[in-house]
Order: sequence, then C-alpha cells, then structure tokens
Amino acid sequence: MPDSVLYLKNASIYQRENLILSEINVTINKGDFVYLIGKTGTGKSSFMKTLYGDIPLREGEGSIVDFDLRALKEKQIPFLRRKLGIVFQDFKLLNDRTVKENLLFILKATGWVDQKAMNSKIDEVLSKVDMKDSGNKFTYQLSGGEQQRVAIARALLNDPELILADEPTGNLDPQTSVEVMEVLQDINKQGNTILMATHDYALLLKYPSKTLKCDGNKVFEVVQRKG
Ligand SMILES: Nc1ncnc2c1ncn2[C@@H]1O[C@H](COP(=O)(O)OP(=O)(O)OP(=O)(O)O)[C@@H](O)[C@H]1O
Repeated sequence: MPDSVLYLKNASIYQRENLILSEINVTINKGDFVYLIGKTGTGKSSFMKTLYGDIPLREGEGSIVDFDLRALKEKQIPFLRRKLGIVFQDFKLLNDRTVKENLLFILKATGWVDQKAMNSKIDEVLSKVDMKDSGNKFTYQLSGGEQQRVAIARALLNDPELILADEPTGNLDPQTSVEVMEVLQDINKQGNTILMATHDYALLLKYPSKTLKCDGNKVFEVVQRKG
C-alpha cells in the first residue's frame, strides 16, 4: 500500500464484549478527505477511538500511519498520537491559558525545546487557521468557532500524517460550521489527509467527498449523487 495512511482489513471493533462494527475494509490514501457518517450510536466514535489507540483492535488487520493496530502496545500510543492530529467536538483546550500557551504546552510535551522554532511553528499553524492575531487571548475569550480553529491549529503542530476529526462542527451553529469546514478544506488542499466523523449532512452536500457510512454494524462506502 504505497500511499495509504490507514488500512483496515476484515476488522471488527468492540466496546467491551459488544460487537460494534465488523468486516471493516477501508483504505485512506495520502491527501484524501473522507467523511465518516452514520446515525447516533452506529459506531463512528468507536471507529475513531480504535484509530487513535483508545480501543484495542481485537480482530482483523489494521495499519495507521505505519503502526500495526493489532500489535499496538500501550507505550507506543503517545508516538502514534504524535503522527495524528486529533480534533474533538468539544475542542478540549486548556481554559486557564492563552492560545499560544495551549500550543506551547503541546510542543513541549512532544519534545520541542528550541524557543525560536516553537514560536515560528506556532505562528505557522495559527496563520493556517486565520488566528494569528489571537495568540495572546485566553481561550475562554474566543467564540466556539475560534476555539475549534485553535484546536485545528494544535492538531497541525507536529505535521500529522492523518487528521482525525470527530464531529468537529457538532457544537457549532451552521454558519460557524461552514467557517470551520472551510479551514479543514484549506488544510486538505495544502496536502493534509483528513478523516472527519459527522452527522451534518448539509456539510456533505456543500463539500462532497469520499464518504463512509456506519450502519447495521458495517461500514460502507456511499456514493453521493450530484445536483
Ligand atoms: N465505553 C463503552 N462501553 C460499552 N459500550 C459503549 C461504550 N461507548 C459506546 N458504547 C456503545 O457503542 C455503540 C457505538 O457508540 P459510538 O459512540 O461509537 O457511536 P457514534 O456513532 O459515535 O454515536 P454518536 O453520534 O452519538 O457519537 C453504542 O451502542 C454505544 O452504546
């Protein structure tokens, strides 16, 4: 699989002893923008959690950014997550710090030491999400859409090979959802690979792309009709 960043073959996903999804066959290639859709409770979050090592893959084959999901050891998980950018519905920013301090925290935690390099990386990712002028604001001073843009900037810090966004617009109004989606589209056009779980069908229609659907314990690729 030369250009694949995610590969699942006959994979099954369990929550404790409950089978959530089975016979999953999915490939995501470098540069793709892929949606993961499905009704509530069909397993989108379980799928995402398996990919970032929060749920072990117990059946089938799985490889993500060159990590074997079946053989993944607890101590490898931080290294896997360094190659992924993860964006959550509820932003998960540290509210007692400024935007820059939130980003510095992650850089230091992932081994960066050179202050100049850190500052320039922070400027770079904040520019990508159009938040360069807000570095000194506390996160609680930002709107929901701005907070999500900072969370996307944070996901970009370590040049991830794959961005996993789990309902990134789930807490946002329709207008702000479109703004955040524009940011995700832009960074995809710049070469980032993105898997986005969503139940926002308006976004799918506005920004059509490859779509996987969770339904009846399976994951299907669905073909979107144009027009
Ligand atoms: N920690 C857990 N332990 C046991 N079962 C769980 C756990 N978390 C989720 N489940 C079950 O797994 C199934 C899939 O849940 P999941 O959260 O993956 O769905 P989802 O498609 O992401 O839903 P939503 O859109 O509501 O977030 C549900 O039936 C849920 O009850």
